[in-house]
Amino acid sequence: MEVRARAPGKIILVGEHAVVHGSAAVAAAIDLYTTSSLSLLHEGEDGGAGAVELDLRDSALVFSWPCSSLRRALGEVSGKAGAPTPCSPDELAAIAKLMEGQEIPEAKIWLSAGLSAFLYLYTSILGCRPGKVVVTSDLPIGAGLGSSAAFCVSMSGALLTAAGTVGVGGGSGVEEWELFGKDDLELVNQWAFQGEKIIHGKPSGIDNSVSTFGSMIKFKKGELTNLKSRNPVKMLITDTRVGRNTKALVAGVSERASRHPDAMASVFHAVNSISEELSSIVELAAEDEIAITSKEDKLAELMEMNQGLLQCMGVSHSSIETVLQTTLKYSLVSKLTGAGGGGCVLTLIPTPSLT
Ligand SMILES: Nc1ncnc2c1ncn2[C@@H]1O[C@H](COP(=O)(O)OP(=O)(O)OP(=O)(O)O)[C@@H](O)[C@H]1O
Ligand SMILES: C[C@@](O)(CCO)CC(=O)[O-]
Ligand SMILES: [Mg+2]
Repeated sequence: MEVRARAPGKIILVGEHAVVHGSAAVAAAIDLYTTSSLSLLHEGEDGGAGAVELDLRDSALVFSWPCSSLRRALGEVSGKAGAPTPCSPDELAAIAKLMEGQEIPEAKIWLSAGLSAFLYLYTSILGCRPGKVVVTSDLPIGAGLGSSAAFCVSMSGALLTAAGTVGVGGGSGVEEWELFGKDDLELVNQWAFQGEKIIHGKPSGIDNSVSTFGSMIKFKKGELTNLKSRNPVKMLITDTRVGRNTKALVAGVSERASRHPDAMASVFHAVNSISEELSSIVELAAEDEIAITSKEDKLAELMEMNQGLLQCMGVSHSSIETVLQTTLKYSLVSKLTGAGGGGCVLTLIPTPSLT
C-alpha cells in the first residue's frame, strides 16, 4: 500500500519572530507543496531483515536504517496512534547516534535536523517496522517559505494515515486527494509541531498550523483564527538565495531579548499591534467595508513598519536590504518573510486602479 500526503509552504505577512514571544502574526499558505509517499513493507520483503528508508528525491540522497539498529537505539517502540508525546532528551540523543552512520554530504549537513525529525515521527507513529518514504518538494529548503513545516506536516499526514489513525475510509477514489476532517488535521498538526521542535528548537507553531489548515490565519499564543479574504492581494516572492537557518535566527532574537528585555518587549508589542491591525483590515475588506486600494496602502505601510522592527531584532541581511532598495525605486514595499537572515522577501504588488 502506498500513502501520499502533501502539505503547502507559507508566507508570513507580518509578525515572524515576535510570534515566538507571544505576539500575533498573520500567515497564508502558498501553492508550493512538499509531498511524502510512504510504502510499508513486511520484514524480509526486501530480501533482508527490513529497514526504514528515506529517499530525498530533490537532493538525490537516500538514507536507510536497519530495523534492528532502530530497535537497539530506541528500544521496542510500538508506535502510537494518539496525541504525541514530546521527544525526550534521551530519545533525541539516541536519534543523534543513529545519524552518525549516515553519509550526509558536508554541504548538506543541515539535512540532519530534517532526518532527526523524520526518525522521531516515523518510529513514534509506526514503531520500528520497515518502510520507504519518498519526499519531493516544490519549496526552496531553508528560505523562509516553511519547508520544515511542510516536511513535518506531509510526513505526519502520511504516517498517521498508514497507521490507520486519520483519514481512513473517507477516500473518494484512487487518484483523488482525501480531505481530512478537523480532528484528523488537529492530530496531524500536533505531530508536525513536535517535528518542528526538533528542527527549529523553539517554534511558535504558526508554520505547521498554516501548512496543516491552509488559507490565511492569524496566530497568537497557539490560538488560530481563520481570516476570510475575498479580495486577494498579489505578492511577489524574491529568493535572495542566501542560506540561513531558522533555529539559529530564533535563538539570536531570544538572546537579544534577554540582553535588552524592556526594549525588545516594546518591539514585540509594536509587532503585535501591526498584526492585529493587518488582520482586522483583511477581515473588514472581506466584508467589503473598505476599498481594495486603500486596503493595499495600509497593508504596505504595516509591512514596511514590520520590516523596520525586524531590523531591530537583528534578522535582516544585506541581501534583503538590496531587494528592499531595488523595489523602493519602483515605489513598492517589501519585507522579509519567515526567519530572515537571507531567504525570501515579499513585495506587495498593488492592484492597478481602474480609473
Ligand atoms: N524536503 C525536505 N527534505 C529534508 N529535509 C527538509 C526538507 N524540507 C525541510 N527540511 C529540513 O528543514 C530544514 C530547513 O528548515 P528551516 O526552518 O531552517 O527553514 P524553512 O522552514 O525553509 O524556513 P522558515 O522556517 O523561515 O519558514 C532543513 O535544513 C532540513 O533539515
Ligand atoms: C521565525 C518564525 O517566527 C517563523 C519562521 O517561519 C519562527 C516560528 O514562529 O516558529
Ligand atoms: Mg522552518
